[in-house]
Amino acid sequence: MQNTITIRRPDDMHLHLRDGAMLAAVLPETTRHFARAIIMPNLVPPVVTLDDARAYHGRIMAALPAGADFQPLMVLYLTEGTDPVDVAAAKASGLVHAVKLYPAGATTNSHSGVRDFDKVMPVLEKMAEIGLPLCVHGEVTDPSVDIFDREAVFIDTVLDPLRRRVPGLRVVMEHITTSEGAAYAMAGDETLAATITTHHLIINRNHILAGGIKPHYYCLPVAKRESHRLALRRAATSGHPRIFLGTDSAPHADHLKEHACGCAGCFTATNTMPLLAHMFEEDGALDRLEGFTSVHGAQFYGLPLSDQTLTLTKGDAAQFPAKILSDAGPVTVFDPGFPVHWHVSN
Ligand SMILES: NC(=O)N[C@@H](CC(=O)O)C(=O)O
Ligand SMILES: [Zn+2]
Ligand SMILES: [Zn+2]
Repeated sequence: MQNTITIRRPDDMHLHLRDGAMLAAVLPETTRHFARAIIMPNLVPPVVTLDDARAYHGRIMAALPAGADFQPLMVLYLTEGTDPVDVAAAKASGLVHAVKLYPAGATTNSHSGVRDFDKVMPVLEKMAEIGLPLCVHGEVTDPSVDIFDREAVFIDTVLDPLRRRVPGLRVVMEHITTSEGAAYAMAGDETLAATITTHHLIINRNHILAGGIKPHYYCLPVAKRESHRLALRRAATSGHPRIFLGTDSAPHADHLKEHACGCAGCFTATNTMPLLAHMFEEDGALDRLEGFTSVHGAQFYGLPLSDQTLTLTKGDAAQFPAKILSDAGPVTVFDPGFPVHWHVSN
């Protein structure tokens, strides 16, 4: 039995750091283990322009814990007013690594997102030309479509037509949650990739709804039935070169989660790496953990692989903090519901 594993320092290719007091509280949870992260731009107001991204990058760097070696990979939030010239300048700056598509109304702080794709065609064409990836929150917002079907319907009615309309556009399907999402991503060519979160590899919809409603398991896209979780596990552990980790660690203060209209998001930055080691071991795929967390994402984004390492060791059951405290309120750390014996040892 293998009790220790050393991998290249991982990258989190989908992370919400927020701003202000929340940023200060959650940033160390990521920098402790991760070399880099793709930083989601859904602040209020959103990170739309290169200037916005520069300013947010500055606030993240100013909030870094002493001695942390961490590179935030900035992302622009696509609006119907986004200027292709600014997007090209953003890519040339070296600071911005992607543009994020939120269908308007699909998720937290997505009201400035896209309603009419015709309006963003010039930006998408420019991105295809310069090789800047589009990160996609892939759910339709049509209220008549069942929430559990919104990802699969998005792939058929929005994503696939969009990729045909803009050939060469590099796309990351963010936080896939279905067997349809996994199958579409894995069958794609070198312009298509997908991220998978830690929590979607662990929970299905029963965890949210059976035996009492569990607001800390509610996120978007919402977890689906067990067969989908198993398809995600197979995709994550498959070694496919364009399937990689994006935790979608999304902190909300507890009073906003434990609420009559609770916010969507699971906070997994603290324990993601031990949880992934647990799952990859369970699936007999520990040798593929490094690809998923530290290689495939960097390669898709054209980044050098980290030359630092992270070592995980198996021992006594790990004690994760139940909550991270912030001046914006406590944030509950994702509870996998089973004991985890892997620890990050350096
Ligand atoms: N995933 C979530 O449930 N929430 C994210 C937004 C997102 O990634 O869709 C957030 O910003 O809170
Ligand atoms: Zn999303
Ligand atoms: Zn997200």
